[in-house]
Amino acid sequence: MTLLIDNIGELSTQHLAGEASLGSGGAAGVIRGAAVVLEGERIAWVGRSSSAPAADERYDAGGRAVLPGWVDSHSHLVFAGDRTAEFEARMAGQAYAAGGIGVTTAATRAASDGELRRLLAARVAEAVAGGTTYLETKTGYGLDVENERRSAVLAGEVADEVTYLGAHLVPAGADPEAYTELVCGEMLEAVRPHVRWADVFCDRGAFTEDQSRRVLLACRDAGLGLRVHGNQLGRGPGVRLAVEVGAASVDHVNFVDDADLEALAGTWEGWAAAGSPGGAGVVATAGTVATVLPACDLSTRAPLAPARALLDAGVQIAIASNCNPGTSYTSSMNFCVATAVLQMGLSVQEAVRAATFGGALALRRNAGEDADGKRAVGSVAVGHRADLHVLDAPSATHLAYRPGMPLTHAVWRAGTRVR
Ligand SMILES: N=CN[C@@H](CCC(=O)O)C(=O)O
Ligand SMILES: [Zn+2]
Repeated sequence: MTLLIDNIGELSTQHLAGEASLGSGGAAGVIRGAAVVLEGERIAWVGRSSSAPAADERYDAGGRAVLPGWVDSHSHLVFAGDRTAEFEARMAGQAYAAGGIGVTTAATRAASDGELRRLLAARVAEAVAGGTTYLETKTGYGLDVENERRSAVLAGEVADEVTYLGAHLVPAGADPEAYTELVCGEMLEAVRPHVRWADVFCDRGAFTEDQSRRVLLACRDAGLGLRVHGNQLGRGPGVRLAVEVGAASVDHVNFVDDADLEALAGTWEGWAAAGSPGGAGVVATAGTVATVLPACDLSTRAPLAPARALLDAGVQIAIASNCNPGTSYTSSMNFCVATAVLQMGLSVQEAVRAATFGGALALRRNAGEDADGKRAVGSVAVGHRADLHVLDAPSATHLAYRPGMPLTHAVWRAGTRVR
């Protein structure tokens, strides 16, 4: 079955190859008067409406803007309970501290599989309704062998990518060294079959540099890709360590100094962006993505991550929701993108790119073979996964121009209409 989506006012492909031949009409990767043909789960054709091929079915976009679906590369959706009281205390002036994770851990351990499944499904449905079509989520509220394994299994039932975050917090009463050993040993072994990534919260009140390094190296030895929660609560070793171990991304990055910026930028030297001379985002040479989390920064009243300075230094960035009950209880990528434009100094196209292609890059899914299970996401091009987000607006600019408005009009995920 093929579906032609035509009469697209502005198609933001985030794919630079072919841009010149199609006529960008301004911003990179943008086609005006565009059409896309979907064939099953893949994109089969992209171009101008006037030259679109016939298809079995047709959807008239009515002049609306179309983007790749959001790629939310950082969330924590496997949890029970809520932390309203902690949020209220924070709004009254109390600083965020890692210890709140323990409250959610207690509630999560007490929840049945059925209850966690129901909560997870509802959260994923909310994200999809907001235009998210590719989603990473983490363990990290189990913090013992069985609850971390259970979290990974449940996450894998609904998320596209699952990350092991046993090193989220040393549980109350546990010895930090003994717990680190557990995370590197028995817990890793139990979780390993169910995850692709490992992450560490390397920050004050969580894991030290040395403990974080041990966890990351053990997980790398086990064949997992690496991610780091770093430099959220203050200056520290997170960014440096992420670069040292070759992590695919370091997330939060609120407190970075010049040396951190330089280290991150160094990982991108020589990298060929998709469509630029030299190749199509060659995965092997991609560096460490800096993932900024605008909703988290607002909800914790933290200094905003320096997205503008990161981009200007040559670092590839992603924007993600960090949806979790402690620091960022929203999965709205529309909101994150609007905030990145209004508060972080990004252009709309930069923010859209970070929330689509950037997320895909952070998950190493920006390029792929034209085959089931290996399709690229986060950009609109032939052979990529058919993940599309139709806005109820003529341009992506409206995301920031009309913040908070319900602009998600229709969503296709892997070729299936999900909204
Ligand atoms: N910073 C570490 N982890 C989460 C917060 C977890 C929590 O407070 O429950 C984050 O990314 O913000
Ligand atoms: Zn997080």
